[in-house]
Amino acid sequence: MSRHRFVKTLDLDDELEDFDGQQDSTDIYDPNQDPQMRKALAEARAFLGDDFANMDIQDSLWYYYYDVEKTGNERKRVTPKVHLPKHHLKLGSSGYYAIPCIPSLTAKGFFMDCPWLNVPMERRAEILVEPLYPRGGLLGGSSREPPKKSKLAALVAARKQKTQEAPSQSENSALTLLDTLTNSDDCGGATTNDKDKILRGRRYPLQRNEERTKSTYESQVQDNVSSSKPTEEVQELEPNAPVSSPSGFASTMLGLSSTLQHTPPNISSYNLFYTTGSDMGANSDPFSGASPDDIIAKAQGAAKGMKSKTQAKTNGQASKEVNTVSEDLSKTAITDSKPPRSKNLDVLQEYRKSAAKRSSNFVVIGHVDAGKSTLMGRLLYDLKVVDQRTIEKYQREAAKIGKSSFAMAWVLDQGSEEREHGITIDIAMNKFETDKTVFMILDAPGHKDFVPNMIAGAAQADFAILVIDASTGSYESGLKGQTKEHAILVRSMGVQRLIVAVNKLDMVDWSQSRYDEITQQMEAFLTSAAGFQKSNISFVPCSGLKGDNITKPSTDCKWYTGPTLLNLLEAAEPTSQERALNGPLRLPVSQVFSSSTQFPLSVAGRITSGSIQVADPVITIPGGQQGYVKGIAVDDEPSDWAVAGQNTTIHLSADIDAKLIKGGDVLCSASMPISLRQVFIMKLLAFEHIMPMFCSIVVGRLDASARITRLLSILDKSTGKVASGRGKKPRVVKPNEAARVEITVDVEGGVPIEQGARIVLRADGETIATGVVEDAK
Ligand SMILES: Nc1nc2c(ncn2[C@@H]2O[C@H](COP(=O)(O)OP(=O)(O)OP(=O)(O)O)[C@@H](O)[C@H]2O)c(=O)[nH]1
Repeated sequence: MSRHRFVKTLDLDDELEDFDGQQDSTDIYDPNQDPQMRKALAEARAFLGDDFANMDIQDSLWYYYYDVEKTGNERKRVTPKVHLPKHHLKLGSSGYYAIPCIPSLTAKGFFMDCPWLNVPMERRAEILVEPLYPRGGLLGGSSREPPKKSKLAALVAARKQKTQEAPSQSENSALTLLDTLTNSDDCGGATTNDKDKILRGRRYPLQRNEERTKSTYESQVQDNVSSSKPTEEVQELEPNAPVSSPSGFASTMLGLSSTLQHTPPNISSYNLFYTTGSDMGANSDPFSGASPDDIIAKAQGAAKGMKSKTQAKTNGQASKEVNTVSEDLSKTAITDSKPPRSKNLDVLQEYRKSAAKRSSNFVVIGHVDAGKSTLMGRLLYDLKVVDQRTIEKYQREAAKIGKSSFAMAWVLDQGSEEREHGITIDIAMNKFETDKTVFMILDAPGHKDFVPNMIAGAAQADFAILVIDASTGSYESGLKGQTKEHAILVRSMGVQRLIVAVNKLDMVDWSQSRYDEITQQMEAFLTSAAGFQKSNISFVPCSGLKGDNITKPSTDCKWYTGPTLLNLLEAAEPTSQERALNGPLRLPVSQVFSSSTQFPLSVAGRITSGSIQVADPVITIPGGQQGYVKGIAVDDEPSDWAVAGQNTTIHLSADIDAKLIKGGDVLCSASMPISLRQVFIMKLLAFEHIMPMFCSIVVGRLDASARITRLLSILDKSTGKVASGRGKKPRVVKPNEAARVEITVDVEGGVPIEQGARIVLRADGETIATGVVEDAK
């Protein structure tokens, strides 16, 4: 077995079991204890004779992964033959042969025949810099090696890069495609009614008329630096906005030319930490405009009903600036002729007495090829969201490329790579309604390379469907793969309800004993290791391909008389919705766009807390812009009000500047805006070793630099309490452990974050943990 193979078959859990973050004396490699090394040494010795020291040969064998031939050639070529008397080779304390000091092997001797500055290649050393953070894949990946990309992941990455290289073209085509999908008469053959229901092929995250920017804070800063020379385009923007001068140091660091100091700004630097935005502008002067603190102070002051003049007196200079900003903004803003009159509705009462359908998002998870997309395709087909003609078309097209069994999955898998390879890559969003509820399906990829996409889906879900392939051998390999990993992940993201679809039972002749075996094992795992409550888990035996127990009871599965998958979906009341209804308005913005001339600024997203009605005053955080609601649409239908849990579009008044609001902002009630937090405590599930370290936090569209500043405790995953043993004040959190940690955000002024927010921690391009905010100070 080669060393590579040896490394690959390590059981990471076992290896990590005793790791306490300190160097273990048994970690020191002893070549004489390694049978493979002993065997290779004997072979190399036979090849080389007695001219070489064991240590040299062992070094070379290690370097060449025990390749005796390469070792022999290298020794003969590089090492000067030194005849050592045998008694010079003594075993050192580590069992390694101690090599005597030979003059010709000193550095001076080694380079004696080399001309200065012209050292031959074979004598040059290679210096490898260790990565700053432990690398590796999610759950079970090696922490010592960078994650290996599958061919498919490499292909996707290459295509993505290609698309990014030609942004304007791809953006235009994506937008055209989007328009076609949402407006076109040809809705995949669906009837006119169905067209409204389906949101076909919609990808997460979706932006309409937002200009894409680079996805990380760093790249945005780079863009700003590189584009920081004033251009005519910049000068046209916001001529009246005030400018604060950058310090000499900052000017030097960011390369701001002196002329820029007089250049009007177009955007607050405050928004730089968002992953995507509507428009970063050609030139974002990071020193322009009021500071975030000022903006928040102004917003909170205004919320308490304080007049700006009083504020100026109490808050001094900072507030003066805020007032100037707001005056300037009001001068430049196109004011709406007349705000609509509020109907002063008791929105919660309206909601309860209305026939308004509940909104529910669910994520579909499970091991690769468990049948997730097929199951959802079947659900949409049975509910007549997709018609027979479309399925037949998919069947013909799938048959052409020899993948006819995937026709139903194509309803969800719209990408060409997905269809070509028969797997889901990105989250696919589709909508359907029943009598009581509007459901949003978030179909997650099962392949381990696309776990981050799956996490993005889980972050928005009220509950999850875990699909298990019951066929012989597949259930077992799924357990070793993503079945358990996905279940733990969604739980760590705060998902409490789980429907387990025991799928492909048609392949085991609807065996009841197989179903019982799977349900018993899964229930034990889900209630212990994953931390679900038994009452929140339901099981259903089904076949997505044949349509048994999806919307109608199976005729083949005679022993099951329980609810169908659809019945279970309707019964899955979003657990947190009732609580969220009474909170203050929070709408994390996922899209900013212009709906029409009547509504030139609209934002869309899912209300996570509170309620809203037309004419309500609102504020954007962190932008701190105040305005009012001109109109509301819930699930694309006009409405006078909206409540927590609903996917909503809010049409905003012209007081709010479209340039200063972007995906990741939070739209709040003007009287109770969300606070900005610098430090918070979160409960997380670790995928890598976690210790005090730099990382970034991702909350929806927000991506901010942060640090894990304290490890508070290791938690028992089943009880959520501090684990016994090394539970208190741990020095390291191992992969797959749950822990409570303190996070400090490295963004001046903090970020809009509250208790219950679902967070992903990333470092070095990897997801290192996910979790939920417990307490924000
Ligand atoms: N016999 C049988 N085959 C099924 C069933 N459900 C899915 N399949 C087949 O399983 C294969 C994989 O189905 P998909 O729906 O693509 O699986 P998936 O879980 O969405 O795959 P990823 O999203 O890539 O993880 C396809 O060939 C399907 O036809 C089922 O209930 N019975």
